[in-house]
Amino acid sequence: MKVVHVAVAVIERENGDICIAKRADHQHQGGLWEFPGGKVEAGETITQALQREIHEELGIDVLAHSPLISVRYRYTDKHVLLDVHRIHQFEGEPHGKEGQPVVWCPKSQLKNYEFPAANKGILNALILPKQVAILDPISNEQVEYLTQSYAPDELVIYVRDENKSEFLTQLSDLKDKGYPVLQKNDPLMAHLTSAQLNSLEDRPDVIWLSASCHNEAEIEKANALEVDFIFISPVQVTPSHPGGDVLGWDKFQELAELAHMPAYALGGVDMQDMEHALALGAQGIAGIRAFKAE
Ligand SMILES: Nc1nc2c([nH]c(=O)n2[C@@H]2O[C@H](COP(=O)(O)OP(=O)(O)OP(=O)(O)O)[C@@H](O)[C@H]2O)c(=O)[nH]1
Ligand SMILES: [Mg+2]
Repeated sequence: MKVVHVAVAVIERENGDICIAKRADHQHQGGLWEFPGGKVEAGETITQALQREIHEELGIDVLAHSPLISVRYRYTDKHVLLDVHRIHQFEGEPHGKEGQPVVWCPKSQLKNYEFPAANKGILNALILPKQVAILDPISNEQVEYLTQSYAPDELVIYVRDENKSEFLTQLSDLKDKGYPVLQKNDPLMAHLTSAQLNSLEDRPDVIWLSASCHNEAEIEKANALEVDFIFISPVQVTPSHPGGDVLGWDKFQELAELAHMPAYALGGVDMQDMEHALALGAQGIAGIRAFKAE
């Protein structure tokens, strides 16, 4: 089936509210809410498509945008590539130029609206931070460094260290302060190793589920289980595995696009790679060394 390339705009106003519109009943996925946008025409750049569609649908001018997430999604009747961009700057007041209802919605309320299935990853991309610090091993020094360097909404803390029992007080402290703490087999926010991911038939019953992926097959599996976010690794050579096979950034981008959910770049990446990773559609970067005090 031909893939329909779609330019999608997440328009954010100063107070953080997001602009959503209701799709007309006769349209594909009709009656559901959407982020405004439409098909990229032949010969158009993504910027041109965003500007044209948003002007046609909402009557506003897009002035600045940056990539949020790309999602390839196969509906039974249509294959789409949603190229989703955050609009930081625009001129005019959005209104439904095609008669469609348009509302400003606080981020925390988006979950109360019904969107097409492909949008789940977009909603998670809007909530998740750019940084995932992997604690392996966990130490008091690193926990202190992280809490001093990042606010609770800027960081997911993934405790990969299996010998964490002496740190349980520090971990519950972190949670009390509002930091999301990801652990293997946690009832709220659980992580799956790729081996666990491969062996599962159904999604475990947790609020947030993440997984480690290294190839297409694992990403398809994460899509099938509706995992909320993934780590794609190894992107680059790491000092601990200098001779190993790595994906490289091109392959990372291809895999991230195949993933329905936000993807963090992991393995041989540090904070200096952030801009590059974001430009390729990454949610951000995950790492051990990148989140340690020098
Ligand atoms: N604009 C938009 N399209 C989405 C979203 N989610 C999603 O799956 N899609 C799918 O992307 C495809 C293209 O979007 P569209 O119907 O807005 O395209 P368009 O503005 O050119 O519309 P038209 O063909 O009705 O003139 C549709 O199949 C739609 O179901 C979303 O959040 N926003
Ligand atoms: Mg449209």
